[in-house]
Amino acid sequence: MAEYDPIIRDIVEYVYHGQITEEHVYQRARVALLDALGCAIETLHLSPDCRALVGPVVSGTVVPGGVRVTGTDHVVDPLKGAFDLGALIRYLDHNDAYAGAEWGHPSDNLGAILSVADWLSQQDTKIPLRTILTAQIKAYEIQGILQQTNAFNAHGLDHVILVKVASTAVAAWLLGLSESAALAAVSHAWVDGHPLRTYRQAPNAGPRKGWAAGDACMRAVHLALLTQRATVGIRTAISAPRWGFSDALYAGQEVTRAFPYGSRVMETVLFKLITAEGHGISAVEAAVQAGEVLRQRGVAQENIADSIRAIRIRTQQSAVTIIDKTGPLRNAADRDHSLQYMVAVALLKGSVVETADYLDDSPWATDARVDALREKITVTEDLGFTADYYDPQIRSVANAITLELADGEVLEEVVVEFPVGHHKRPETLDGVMHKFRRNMSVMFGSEEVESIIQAAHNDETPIYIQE
Ligand SMILES: C[C@H](C(=O)O)[C@@](O)(CC(=O)O)C(=O)O
Repeated sequence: MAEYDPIIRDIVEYVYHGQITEEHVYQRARVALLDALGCAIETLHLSPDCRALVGPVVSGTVVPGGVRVTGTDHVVDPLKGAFDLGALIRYLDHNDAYAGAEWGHPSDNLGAILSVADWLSQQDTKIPLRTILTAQIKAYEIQGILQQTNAFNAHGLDHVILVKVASTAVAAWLLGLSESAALAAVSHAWVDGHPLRTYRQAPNAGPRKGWAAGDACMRAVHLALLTQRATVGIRTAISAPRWGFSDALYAGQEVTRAFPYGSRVMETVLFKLITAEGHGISAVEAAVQAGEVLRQRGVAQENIADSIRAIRIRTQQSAVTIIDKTGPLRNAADRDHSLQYMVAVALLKGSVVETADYLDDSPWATDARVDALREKITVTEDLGFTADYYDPQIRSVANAITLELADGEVLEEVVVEFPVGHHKRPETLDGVMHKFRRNMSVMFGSEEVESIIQAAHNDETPIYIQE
């Protein structure tokens, strides 16, 4: 019988036999887990749209021993749990991100991991935190390593394909599937159609980009559970001539892997300390610095917009593809994928753009000065920025801003190569903990928050704590 495609085999081999030995990787995973939970609470607090999506499909459904949806009273089945947790973590685009030929949010996988772990823990298998962190590190790694070299976006496919693949593999492991069943489950993830990323791009950018990860997590758990019961795998799911993933959806290209699986992704994941599409965070920082220069020159904050004739942004290719956007912005997801919007708001506020600033009811969403400033912005790709962005040793996500003033004077360019939240910025991990405390404070008292942090530092913490 034919062997499974190597990409499928390698994933399962890593999930079932890969050893993560370095404690600092687990330490970063704890921080990443807390960050994702804080993002879920932030979403519950700020987004009625996402709140409306969570909970049982049929209201009133009772699932004995079901998955508790963080921050709510909902108890749902493991599929809906994966959807709900994935959507809550991801909805406002504030969870960690990773770049490469493809982009994505590794913590999207936590929807599947936490749902399965919580469900199992309430049956007869107690899942300790260490196991969850291991699954998390591995899901990050599979997604990120495959992102490095495979541009699914170039074929219109959304990057949640990798959430589905990675989450299927770790869900299978958590569920105790045999390796051969896990191979089958992962093969099914590859033949699973795959959503179009049109929901992230103009003119269709919209809320689906917030729940697409939840959808992928749900499907991953479903595929793992189906395989556990009875499903046989598809050995050449990727490579089968004409009908496999490569020929059918990837223009005949091979799916590649440039590095062995280890823990590289957890070690270098970008934490979003500023709510902004990842390729624009350094532009927000540069805009704040440029605004500061204007204020130092005596321009009052309320006159900033009038004092500027033109704004020139140099950026990397991915930012041009994803967030260089003119024209009307129709919803929060449309705004948080607009480089011009985030820079204009940062200049007008005199501080970084925040999650609430993108929402429909934010005053910025309808402020005519934002649109006026957006029109003054030109965005161009800088080939050097693009090269450094793709270089796995550098991994910068640079932006540079030059202001031309109303009187024609051109100010010195402000360049930010490594955005706050980048692993090369020393303040990153403290910043994430600050963000976590702030996000959690909308629902929990400080003692409770501190006890959650403590629990996240104890490998034996059971995921299910009986109140
Ligand atoms: C990874 C991205 C981010 O930093 O938010 C991304 O914007 C990429 C994309 O549009 O594909 C996202 O929404 O997931």
